[in-house]
Amino acid sequence: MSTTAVGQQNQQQEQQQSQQQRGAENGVQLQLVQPLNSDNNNIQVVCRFRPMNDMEKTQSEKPIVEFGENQNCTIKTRRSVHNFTFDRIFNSETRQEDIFNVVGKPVVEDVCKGYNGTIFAYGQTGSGKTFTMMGAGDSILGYSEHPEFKGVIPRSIDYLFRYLESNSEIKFAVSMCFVEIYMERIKDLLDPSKKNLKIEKREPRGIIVSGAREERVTSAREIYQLLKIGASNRAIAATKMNEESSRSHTILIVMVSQKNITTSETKFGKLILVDLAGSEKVKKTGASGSTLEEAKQINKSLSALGMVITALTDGNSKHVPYRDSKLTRLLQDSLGGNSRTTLVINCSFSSFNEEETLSTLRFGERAKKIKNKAKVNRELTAKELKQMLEKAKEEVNELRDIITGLRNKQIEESRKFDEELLENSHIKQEIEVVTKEKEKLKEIIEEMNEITVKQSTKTSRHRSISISSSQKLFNPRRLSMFVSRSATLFESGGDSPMSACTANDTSEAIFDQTGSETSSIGDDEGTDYAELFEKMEVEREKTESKNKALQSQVSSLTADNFDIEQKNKELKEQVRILEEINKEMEQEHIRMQEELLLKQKSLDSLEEDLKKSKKNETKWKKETMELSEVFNKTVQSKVRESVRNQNSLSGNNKVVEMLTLEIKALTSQVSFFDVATRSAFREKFGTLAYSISKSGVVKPEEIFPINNTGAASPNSKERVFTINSSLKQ
Ligand SMILES: Nc1ncnc2c1ncn2[C@@H]1O[C@H](COP(=O)(O)OP(=O)(O)OP(=O)(O)O)[C@@H](O)[C@H]1O
Repeated sequence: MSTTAVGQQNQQQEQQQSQQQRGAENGVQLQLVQPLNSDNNNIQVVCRFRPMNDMEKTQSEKPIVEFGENQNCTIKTRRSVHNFTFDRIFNSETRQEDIFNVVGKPVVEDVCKGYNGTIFAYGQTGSGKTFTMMGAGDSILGYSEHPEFKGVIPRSIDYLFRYLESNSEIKFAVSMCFVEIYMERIKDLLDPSKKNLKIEKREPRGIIVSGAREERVTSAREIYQLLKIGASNRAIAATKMNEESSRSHTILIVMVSQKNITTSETKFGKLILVDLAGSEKVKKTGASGSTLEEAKQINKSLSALGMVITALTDGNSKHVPYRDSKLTRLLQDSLGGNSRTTLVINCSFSSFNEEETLSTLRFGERAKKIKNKAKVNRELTAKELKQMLEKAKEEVNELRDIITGLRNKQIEESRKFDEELLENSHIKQEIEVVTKEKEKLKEIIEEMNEITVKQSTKTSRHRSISISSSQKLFNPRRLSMFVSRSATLFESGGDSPMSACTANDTSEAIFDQTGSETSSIGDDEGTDYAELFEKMEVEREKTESKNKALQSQVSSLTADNFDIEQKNKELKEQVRILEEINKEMEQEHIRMQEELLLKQKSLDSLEEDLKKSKKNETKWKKETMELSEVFNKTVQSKVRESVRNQNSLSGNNKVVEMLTLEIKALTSQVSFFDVATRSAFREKFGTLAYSISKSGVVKPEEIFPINNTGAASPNSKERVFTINSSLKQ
């Protein structure tokens, strides 16, 4: 912003007026000046075109913008045509006042209702951001004082105080911080020794500049004085494009705390007003040396702003890179957070800047899609806190019951589990016993099998032998031979028919063999092997089926065990989570109790104050009454005196004037009283004023300019009557 003298301002005013005229001549209509819809949670984007500057005019540059009817415009560059629509589009003739009415007013009103509000201006260097935000003013002041050229910031400040003061129901406190982001460092413009401040999130205020000087202010004028101090600490440089280019992002933060005296509701609103540094093409601006370095840093933070907007609007990004620059971190609440935000994009009208204008308009188009989540920053009342505490207590109790239930369930389950384990161990023992029995049986079976195999071999051999022997023996011819030989041998003194047979015939040997084998079988006579074998088979099958049943029992028990263990684990986890929740709730409970205690304390102290003021009130009332008694007597005696002197009251201007002066003096004495006492006082003396007014010399309003006197009330009328009659006496 140039160091303007009033002369320059007048020149600009003239320029603006002639442009307005030309605009009208060209048929360019002023855009609607309806305030923006503040209930909309989308970021509101308005676009403002500045008139062509001297350089653009001397280079015979042409306008590239055509305005449509529905807040849209067409940009016709040398190569292409582009259409854009915004919430509002302002042409170069739009007045500063209209911009404020559309942009500033609704945001300021929102802040007074307890919302956070942000207005920030974006655009290429020299496009009119400072003109829009601060106005065309004195760079020594930092803002414009000229009524015509005042920007959004001074107008918002004026309006804020007007708005707050108009509401007698609220008590408010306003404070402000004024910082700039220069070369990625936050500098306190109210205390330039603080050059690298940090950004923090601290509830209920949200994002704040930690350590920045915060000044309490009670009027717009005080803010202006601080802005003046801040302006003298700002970083500004001349570039080819702008005589006084802002080389930093300037941020004014105004905080408004308010309390409704009727409802005790406490609210907090934060107004952030940002004049961004301009994006620039270093070639065009002719930046070099430190200005070039500044330009790089400016472009870097603006591209971080662009990245944040992309992340917020492309629908794919999970992460929004707010922390990539100081600017985006500071504007975190304003972009996609708890804020009602309006972006003003400033553009040039001329073909000289067509690329930059297109890029600015595209930036605005993307920002339009950002959705914020604005809410009223309200502090809870003691009553609400109490209710919340009660609710939290109930929840804690419910959770406690659940935990106790779960614990009991867990105890029950683990008892069951132990029982089952015990049962399992019995079964295991049984299984062991059965397994041992099985082993034994196996051994027996094997032994028996061996014997059976042996026996069956023998049996089969014996059978074959006996079959062949019997075949031999029972052959009638051989049998008769055998019998006769035996008899002969026996008769000749032989040993036996058997030996005779052995000696003479192979059949004897066979017979012997058969006989001995038969006798060896005869040793085991009485044993029924088949039966034994069958029994064993039955026994084995029984054991096997018992075994199988046991095994299936074991496997089902093992599965059950697993389930129980699993269940037990889950239960333990549930109990752990619930215990954690319980802990958190208990902590919350403690925190709320502490908060409640604090509230209670402040309520107690308020009550104490109230008691004191009531005491004082009674005292004052008494004093007032006494005073009024004395006063009444004096006045009455004076009036009587004048009546006695047979002067008509209406004719005695001097007496009335004197009385009036006395009443005024008394009224001013009681001006520090509270409302009730004052009105009691007025009612009392209003009567008198009424009677004086009857004289036609002085009107009651002149005596009691704030009130209509008590004359209108029946009470007062009665008293007037009394006084009048007492005067007549
Ligand atoms: N709408 C407008 N009507 C008349 N003059 C304007 C308008 N907008 C800007 N100007 C003038 O244009 C010049 C540059 O404007 P300004 O300093 O506001 O730009 P800027 O965007 O803040 O630039 P930078 O980013 O370099 O700080 C100033 O002299 C200003 O008075």
